[in-house]
Amino acid sequence: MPKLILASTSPRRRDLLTQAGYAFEVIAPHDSAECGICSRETPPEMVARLAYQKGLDVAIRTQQGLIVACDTVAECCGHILGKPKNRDHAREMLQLMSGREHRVYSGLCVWPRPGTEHHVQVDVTRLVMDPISAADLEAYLATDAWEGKAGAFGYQDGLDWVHIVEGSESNVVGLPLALLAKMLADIPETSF
Ligand SMILES: Cc1cn([C@H]2C[C@H](O)[C@@H](COP(=O)(O)OP(=O)(O)OP(=O)(O)O)O2)c(=O)[nH]c1=O
Repeated sequence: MPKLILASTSPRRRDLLTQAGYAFEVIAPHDSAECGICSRETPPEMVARLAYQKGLDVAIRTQQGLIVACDTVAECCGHILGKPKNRDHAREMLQLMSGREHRVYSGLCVWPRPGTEHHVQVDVTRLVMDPISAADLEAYLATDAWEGKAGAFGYQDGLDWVHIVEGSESNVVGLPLALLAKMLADIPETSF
């Protein structure tokens, strides 16, 4: 059975994979793997490309194993919301999503090495955010819990103002587990 390798620096992805019962090791992709902006790309196209780039970055350094790489963004009113650069940026994102529906997309790349064939799929979850008062918004920003999270919120942090309308929770938190299980099952030489 090939060894599972999580190509990620994300503590959320590590936690989700552990909770799902997988044994794995972690190899971090270089920061440069998460780069490139194309204004014509849709959110699913973007997360698929970035997941592939992260998978490739680790695949070229890995002789054996089954690499899993992922990228997550939120989208609201046509704006792609990645990880906020600072508190002001986080405020802007949350103000945009306040009182509106948004979507979270994760691209997942599964790459059995030493092969060159890889598989990329995208999951989407629809969410709605209650209108957030200025006081609640500032209180949340002060916690710094938004740092390093696409869309500037952590669904896993037990927020009572963001709700899933349709789709997977693990996809929101950064690793779509049902999609991962399906993709692994579709790879004939693996039996996870
Ligand atoms: C929407 C949302 C995202 N997130 C996180 C998951 C990801 O870590 C992050 C999205 O950023 P990504 O760029 O997908 O991932 P990353 O840079 O954190 O890690 P790596 O590229 O090394 O794998 O946002 C949450 O933790 N909770 C949420 O509710």
